[in-house]
Amino acid sequence: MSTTPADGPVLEVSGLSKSFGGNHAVREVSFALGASELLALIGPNGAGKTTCFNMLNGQLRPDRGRVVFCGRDITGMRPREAWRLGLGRTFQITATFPSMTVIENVQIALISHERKSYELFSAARRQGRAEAEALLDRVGMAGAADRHCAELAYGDLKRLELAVALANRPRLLLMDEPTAGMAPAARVELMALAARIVAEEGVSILFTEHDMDVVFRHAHRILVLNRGEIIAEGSAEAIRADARVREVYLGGGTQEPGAEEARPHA
Ligand SMILES: Nc1ncnc2c1ncn2[C@@H]1O[C@H](COP(=O)(O)OP(=O)(O)OP(=O)(O)O)[C@@H](O)[C@H]1O
Repeated sequence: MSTTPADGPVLEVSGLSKSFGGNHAVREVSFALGASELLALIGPNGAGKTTCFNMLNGQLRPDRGRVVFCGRDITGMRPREAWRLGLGRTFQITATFPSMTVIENVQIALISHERKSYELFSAARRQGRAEAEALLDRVGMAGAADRHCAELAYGDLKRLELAVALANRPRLLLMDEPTAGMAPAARVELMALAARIVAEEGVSILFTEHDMDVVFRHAHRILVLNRGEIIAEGSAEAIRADARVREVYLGGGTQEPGAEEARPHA
């Protein structure tokens, strides 16, 4: 795990802005994320969540603004370099090697973290086994170590993906709609696991999510984006009660976000 200056925020974002032609996808977004914090970034379709994530991990260069990670300015740094510093990301579509076993996927990630060559994989296979097993145990997948990824249920693939991301000893993990495509019970389970990892391993997580039950149940704090701007920030209670948030989600209705009708996505 990379080091953070004592007591400093893990992530500090200031004035982040991005336009596509005349479309202001993200405008003057500023926020900070502390150590061991589980922060949700929510907002309706097209609010700018993905654009924001893409600027945080270097996939997109901001027009303006700064991204400081563990005290270091990483604005415009390439994703691979940010990843090396401990800023990991998981995507909506799982990215594992289907022809390999569960444990081989984690071993590959460990080898990559240690900057060993893939050609050394067969030699490293034995060496990294114990560490990979420990990571699989962490995500409740120890019993599936030697199964092929192609055989796994979707929820198990998401757990494996988390183990792969943790192999890089991230300080911060960006999770892009981690529970998309999962059944409601599996969603809650996956985010409960993420919350445990945050609490027990000091990893911070910033996630986007359309399922308000998941957000309200697990996020320590919530940021609400609308049309590229942060319109509210606070606890689940504060966000539920926020008039602007209700207006955005419900067009001025009185129902709070989190009710079935409030979900911007089906
Ligand atoms: N590469 C791009 N080129 C042009 N416009 C883009 C591009 N990426 C995003 N946009 C636009 O920027 C705005 C923000 O999009 P973004 O994907 O960041 O929103 P989002 O909150 O992630 O939405 P969703 O919840 O649907 O994934 C939208 O109006 C979108 O059409």
